[in-house]
Amino acid sequence: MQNGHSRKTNGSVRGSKSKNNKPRATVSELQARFAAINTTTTDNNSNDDSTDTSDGSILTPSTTSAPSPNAINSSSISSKMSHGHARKASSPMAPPFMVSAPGKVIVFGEHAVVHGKAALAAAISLRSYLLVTTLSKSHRTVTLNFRDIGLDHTWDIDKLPWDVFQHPSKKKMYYDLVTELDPELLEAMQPHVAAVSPDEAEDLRKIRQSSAAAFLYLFLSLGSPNAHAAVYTLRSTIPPGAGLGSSASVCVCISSALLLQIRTLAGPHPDQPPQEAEVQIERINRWAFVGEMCIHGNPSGVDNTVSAGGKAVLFRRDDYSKPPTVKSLHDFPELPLLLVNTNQPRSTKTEVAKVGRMRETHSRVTEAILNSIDQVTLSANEMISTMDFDDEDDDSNEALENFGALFRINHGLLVSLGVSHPRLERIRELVDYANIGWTKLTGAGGGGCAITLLRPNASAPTLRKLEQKLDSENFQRFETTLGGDGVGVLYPAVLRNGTTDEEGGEEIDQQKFENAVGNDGIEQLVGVGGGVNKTKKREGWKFWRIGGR
Ligand SMILES: Nc1ncnc2c1ncn2[C@@H]1O[C@H](COP(=O)(O)OP(=O)(O)OP(=O)(O)O)[C@@H](O)[C@H]1O
Ligand SMILES: C[C@@](O)(CCO)CC(=O)[O-]
Repeated sequence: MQNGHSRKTNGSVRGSKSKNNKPRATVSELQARFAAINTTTTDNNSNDDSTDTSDGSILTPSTTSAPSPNAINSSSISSKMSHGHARKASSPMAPPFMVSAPGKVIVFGEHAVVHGKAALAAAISLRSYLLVTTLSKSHRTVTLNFRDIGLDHTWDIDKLPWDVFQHPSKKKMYYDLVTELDPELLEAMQPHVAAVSPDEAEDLRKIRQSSAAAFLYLFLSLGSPNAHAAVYTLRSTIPPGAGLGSSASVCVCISSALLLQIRTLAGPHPDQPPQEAEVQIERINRWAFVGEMCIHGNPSGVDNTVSAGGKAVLFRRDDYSKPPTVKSLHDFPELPLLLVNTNQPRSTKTEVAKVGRMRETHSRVTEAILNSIDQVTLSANEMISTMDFDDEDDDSNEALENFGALFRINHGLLVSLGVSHPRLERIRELVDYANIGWTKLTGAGGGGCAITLLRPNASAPTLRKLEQKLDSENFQRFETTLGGDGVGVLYPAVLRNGTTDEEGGEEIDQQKFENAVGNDGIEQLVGVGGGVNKTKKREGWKFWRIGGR
């Protein structure tokens, strides 16, 4: 591990000083820089146009009517050039910026979705946050500082296998659809991945190395040898390896940060045409899927799709060489859900491989189970589009009973696939005894989380008793809301917190971000809205929104 680099940056935002004499960003100044992000880039068949900027800035000349500092710079450059005194104008260093992406719950269809069936999934309010700090030109390093998994590793940019990744037969464009990992690229990357935590116990080493591999594959595919030195600091409020799409949200963060750095994303901004926003989400999603392949082996892509686009979707991928079919579910109901973590670690890769093996040994039986799960998902989708879940009359209670039965059936089918766990069965047993709702595992199973759809008439004392029981048996309960925003950007990493333009805002530096305590600390510092009852949007964050929602 090379940790001797200085994490000091000259990319800090300028502005007024706060009471404690810390620099404060003047928001108009920063937003002028941000205007440049809101630029539609052209598919010019190169990823390199941006990575050789002299300053590490992700700014591009703005095509919006508002003049940006870069627009001014470029005109002054051309006037100097015309006088024969060509001298590169020094533009400001990219300020630290942050991206964030949500986790997800699969409401119906996990595992079956890997084999071409439908799945219904929704974003949750737990999220990952990635702070990108560009280092000055004198540095030639890229550092991953992924706090939750204790990953702190630095690579020398000039020693990475660019020659292999940049070879014309291998080079990928930022808009390409990559549906499988290239073994030669993996091989070239391998020694650099193996250098991550080589002396740790195998479990932890695997966790760190798979995240590092996801980052490196994307960094080498999207970047260039001229890439700017930077530190990528990640923190997440999603428990890792618990079925809540932690890996996908990390991959969406990495993909969006790198695509922003090479200036290939337009927006997000409030007036962005929905179709344009969709293209940006799709670009992020495609590369996040590549990252997921590095972590999972054989992902369906549902997790990264929900994490990138947010809200809720009906998803199917029957041909892996093509993009999946994704239908946004605009009217996804606010279901009363209880989300419980078994605290039983497991790996999605292992669970997916288990079902793959069963499909080989008991092909007809397994196919029948997967088809039944498909039918459950499609029935649920039909019910969602026709039912009024908010109507409290008896009919809708009956409808909810029918909907709840689909949870029970889906769980039973997953048990048959061999992906439950005694701890998951214990949650189901406790909920069934309390007669309080319908439970299924969510995500890959083998441990991880269960979701319970609560009966509307479940009494508060019964619910409290159940919660106590779960707590006493070391289960972890989560409060979350479904159907929130997908990937978002805070550029620069300054929160306004109600301050005026002149007062500037609160700059989120690496130290503050690292030191935030627990999920509450992270959400208070940078949260895009937080969990239940914290729906107020934080100023500064912007999201690409499908359908302009
Ligand atoms: N906070 C995090 N920081 C860095 N890497 C993470 C983080 N959370 C997850 N990962 C990466 O993702 C891997 C866990 O992915 P896995 O798919 O097994 O779980 P999951 O995504 O939480 O579950 P599911 O795919 O069932 O929703 C870890 O081994 C690690 O490589
Ligand atoms: C088990 C699985 O279906 C869901 C993991 O969240 C795997 C996948 O879709 O990639």
